[in-house]
Amino acid sequence: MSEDAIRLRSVTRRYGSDGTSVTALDEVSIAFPRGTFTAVMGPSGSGKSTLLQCAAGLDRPTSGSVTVGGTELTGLSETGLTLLRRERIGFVFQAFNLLPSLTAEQNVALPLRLAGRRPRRDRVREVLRQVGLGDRIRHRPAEMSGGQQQRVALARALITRPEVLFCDEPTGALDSRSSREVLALLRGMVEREGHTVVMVSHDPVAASCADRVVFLVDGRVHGELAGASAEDIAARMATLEVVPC
Ligand SMILES: Nc1ncnc2c1ncn2[C@@H]1O[C@H](COP(=O)(O)OP(=O)(O)OP(=O)(O)O)[C@@H](O)[C@H]1O
Repeated sequence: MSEDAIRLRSVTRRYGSDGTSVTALDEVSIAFPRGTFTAVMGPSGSGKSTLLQCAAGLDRPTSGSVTVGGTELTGLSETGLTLLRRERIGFVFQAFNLLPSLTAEQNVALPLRLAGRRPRRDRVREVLRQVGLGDRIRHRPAEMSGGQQQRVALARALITRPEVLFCDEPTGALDSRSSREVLALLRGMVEREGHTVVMVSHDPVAASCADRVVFLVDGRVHGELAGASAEDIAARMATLEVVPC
């Protein structure tokens, strides 16, 4: 089995036609090794979300190659991509995207139901316990705080035992205490369970929970930091966000 959970080789993603074309990713090559936590940072419009979408099989690169655990995505049909996303990849977004009429337990079981699998109640409860919500299984989203809802979303992403968990601004809608709780859970999943996490964030404190931070500028990788403090990350970001006069 490949040591890299995800590998991008010379990935370019262009939007629009010739006259108005935007190059969101420009020949990006990067690997996300198994069992590691990577944060992706960069100025607004630098291509972070596009990178995440291409790596997760939500979007197709204009050219280049993306492999998930050795499976080449560019050759997959739409159905093949849908199955791969459903069975091998987990997603957590800034908006929790829970179904309001379902309980925590039902929301977490949903990906298995959509895949035609019968959810085992003890497994659903185990994952909810892992995110600290063992006592909230029958609560609906409106009866939970933002941090609790995001933890339900995390449990929902983990129920299929994905090879990689992609998080796009997972703490963007949370207060600092709830953010810390969600980040501690992500960190714990990497350390204790060997999960692979790739997280886009604007927040240097969130990024400092990762093993390494990859910086993007104008669709290209612009260096990385390993084991950096929030202060170091903020200082690097400040140099990238300087707008020429
Ligand atoms: N569907 C699209 N059509 C056209 N251009 C797009 C599309 N999606 C993204 N872009 C452009 O591609 C570039 C990269 O966008 P992307 O959303 O990946 O950046 P980002 O770093 O995630 O930005 P932000 O931090 O503001 O969310 C931007 O110039 C953006 O305007």
